[in-house]
Amino acid sequence: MSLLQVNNLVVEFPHRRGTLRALDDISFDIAPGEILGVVGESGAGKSLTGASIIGLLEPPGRVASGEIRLEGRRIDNLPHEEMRKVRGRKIGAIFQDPLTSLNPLYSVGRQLTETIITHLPVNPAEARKRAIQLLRDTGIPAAEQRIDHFPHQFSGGMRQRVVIALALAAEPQLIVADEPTTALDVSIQAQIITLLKTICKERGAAVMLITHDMGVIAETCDRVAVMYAGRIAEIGPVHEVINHPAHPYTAGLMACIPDMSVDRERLHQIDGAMPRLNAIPPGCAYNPRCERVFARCHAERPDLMPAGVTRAACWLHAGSSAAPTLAQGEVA
Ligand SMILES: Nc1ncnc2c1ncn2[C@@H]1O[C@H](COP(=O)(O)OP(=O)(O)OP(=O)(O)O)[C@@H](O)[C@H]1O
Repeated sequence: MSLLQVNNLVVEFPHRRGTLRALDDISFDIAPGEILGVVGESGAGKSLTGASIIGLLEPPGRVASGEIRLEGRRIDNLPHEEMRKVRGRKIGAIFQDPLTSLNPLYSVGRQLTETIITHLPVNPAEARKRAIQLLRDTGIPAAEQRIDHFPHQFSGGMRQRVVIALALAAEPQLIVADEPTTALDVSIQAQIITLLKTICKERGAAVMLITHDMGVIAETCDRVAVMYAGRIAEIGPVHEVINHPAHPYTAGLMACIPDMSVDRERLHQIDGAMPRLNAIPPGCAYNPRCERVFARCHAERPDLMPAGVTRAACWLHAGSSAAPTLAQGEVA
C-alpha cells in the first residue's frame, strides 16, 4: 500500500477576478521507503505541493478540492492541532534555510530531546542519548559536546545536518525536503544530499525531495515527478524519465543539463517561459513552447496517460501504450 496518496489536489488563491489555480489536479503516491523527486522550473508548484502535504499551506492559499492521505488516513482536513502532531510524528520537514527550522534561543540538544519526548515514549535521559546518536548519524563531530551548542555556533552545512537530525527525531515515515541544499555552499551540497539519502534509506523513511536540480534527482531518487504550470507533466522511474523522456518538456529539461563529455558551445535552453497562473493557455499549458505541438494540444488539456514505462500528460501518447519516447534534445 502507498504511504502517501495525493488525489486530484487543487490549490487556489483568491485573485482580483476570481481565483488563481496554483495546483491543478495533482495526483501521485509515495511508497514506504521510496525517494520521489519533484522537479520543475520556478513557479511550477513544487513548494505548494510540499506545503499542502505537511499542512503548512499559507492562507489565503487553500486546498479547494482533492485529498491527501497518509497510511490511508485523510490528513488535508485535520484540525490544526491534530496536523501538528502528524507533522512531528509522521512527517518530518526540511526547508532550504536551516534557520527556519531551528529555534535560535535553544541548544540543538534541547530542540532534539523535546521533539523526541513529545512524540516517543522515552524518558529525558534516553531522549538525550538518542539525540546524541542522531547527531553522530548525521555526521556532527564530537556530538556529545556539540549537543549543547546553539544553532548559530554551527556552520551552514552542519546546521542543515542538525535539521535532518531534527526531522528524523520522531522517526517519521515521510520526510518532505524542499530545496534542502540550495542555501548551502556548492562544495557541501552533495555531502548533504548523500547524507539525506543514506540516512533515510537506513531508517526506511520515504522522502519527497523538491529541487531544481536534475543532477540531484538522478543521483538520489527512485522516481521523479516533473511539474509544469501547477500540473504534473510526467512521472515515472527516474532512469526512464531521464533516459527516455516521454513529455517534450521533460526532454527539454534533460537537454538543459550540461554534459561535460560533450563540447557544447552554448547550454540548451527551452525557448519561452512558463505561463503565469492567470495566463495559462487552453489545452496543454506547454503548447506555446512545444515543438511537437499539434491541433489537439490547443483544444484539450491532457491528463497523465501511460507513455511507455512512465506516465505523461501529452497527447503524443494518446491511444498508444507503447508510444515512442523522445530523444534528449529532440525538441530543440
Ligand atoms: N500567496 C500567493 N498568492 C498567489 N499566488 C501564489 C502565492 N504563493 C504562491 N503562489 C503562486 O503559486 C505558484 C507555485 O508556487 P511554488 O512556490 O509552489 O513554485 P515552485 O515550483 O516551488 O517555485 P520555486 O522553485 O521558485 O520555489 C507560483 O506561480 C506562485 O506565484
